[in-house]
Amino acid sequence: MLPEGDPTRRTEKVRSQDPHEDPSVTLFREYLRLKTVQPEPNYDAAVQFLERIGAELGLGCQKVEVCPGRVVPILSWQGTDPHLRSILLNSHMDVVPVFEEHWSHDPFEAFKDSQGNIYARGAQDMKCVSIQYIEAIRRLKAEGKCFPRTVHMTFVPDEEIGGHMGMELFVKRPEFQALNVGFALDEGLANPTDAFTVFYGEKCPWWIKVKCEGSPGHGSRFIENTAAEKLHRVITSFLQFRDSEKQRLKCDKHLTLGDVTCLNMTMLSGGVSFNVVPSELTAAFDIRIPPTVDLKAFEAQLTAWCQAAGEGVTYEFFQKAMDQTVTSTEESDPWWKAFSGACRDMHMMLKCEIFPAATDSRFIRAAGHPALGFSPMNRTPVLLHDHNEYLNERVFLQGIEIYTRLIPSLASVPPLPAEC
Ligand SMILES: CSCC[C@H](NC(C)=O)C(=O)O
Ligand SMILES: [Zn+2]
Ligand SMILES: [Zn+2]
Repeated sequence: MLPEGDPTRRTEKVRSQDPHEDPSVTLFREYLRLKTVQPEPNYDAAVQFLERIGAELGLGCQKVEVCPGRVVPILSWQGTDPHLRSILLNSHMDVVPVFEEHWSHDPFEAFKDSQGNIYARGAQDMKCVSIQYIEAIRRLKAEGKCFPRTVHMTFVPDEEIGGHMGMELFVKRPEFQALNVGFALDEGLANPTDAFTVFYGEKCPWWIKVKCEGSPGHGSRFIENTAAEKLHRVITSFLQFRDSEKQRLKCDKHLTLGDVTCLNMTMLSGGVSFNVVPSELTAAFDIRIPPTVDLKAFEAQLTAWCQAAGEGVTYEFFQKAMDQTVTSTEESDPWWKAFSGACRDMHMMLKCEIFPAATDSRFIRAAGHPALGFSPMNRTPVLLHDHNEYLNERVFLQGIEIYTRLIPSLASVPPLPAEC
């Protein structure tokens, strides 16, 4: 029996499942079976699991309750120069709900087929990354390695519902300040080609409801100035803009979804009866704006479209991200140099993009820390939030190898001028 704290020691429960399976894969499948599924995630199970691993690896372990029932476990590997800024490896514990009838296997069984594809909710988004961080650190520790900078792994709740009771609160806590973060990694997306996608920024999500007020009356008459006529104008302006952005993306092969403004009408409401012309109708829009767009000018455009639709057309924000910080991908940047240099040494092809949706990286960047979104899954279809989400075990294991090179490189970035 190996002693407690020895990084090669694994619990009996994990080891006994399949003697032919790589133990890292077995651990991944164990984590996938924990039902941290929204809207009622079993975070206790995940926190216990992560604490157990922290103890196995001899890592420092703390828990920060950011609000009732929302705990962030932090596993820390102290560097040889703990005064230097640290490396933050972040992942979220929760996963999105499933439509079980559309799955070929139970999404919480982590079934592995004959080709090594592991089917489970969270296989790509993003329990793979959590275990890859852990297993890379396990291997580095087992080899007796240590690095100047401290490495922290944080496992946050509620990313899938916007992070408002997770990372958004956590970055404001003194415990987060005490981590003294220099650089962070968080989630990215799979890439179906040989390349790996790296996200250096995100679009700003704007969620707005446009309310159109108009004259009511009997449904059999030509009422003047109706809410529906105004809503029609609003929808036409918004969707014409949508179409132009869609065309711009289609016509320029250098552009990705992260480079254009995406807009969708996602909800419609109003009306009480077939024969009553309503005095109010509402449309909700999900708008995602790239960091290169002037937000003030864009809002002025929205206002103009609403004004042009007629009297009594107003809008209200339900989400309005304003931080357009991007992380440097210049060779002169020490963090990017360390990240891209390690990737180059592994002959990895990188594609740098703007993330088309919103992740917890936006809170990390807004708090002033450089962050890259990176989930090391190439030759893999993008299946996050989809039915039959899976990850191949060889791709999963390759991701551990990648982190075993990335972590040393990042945790060995020489002291920056501000740190001397
Ligand atoms: C704006 S809070 C919601 C966050 C969610 N994130 C993802 C990755 O789907 C989204 O972009 O809709
Ligand atoms: Zn995610
Ligand atoms: Zn997600």
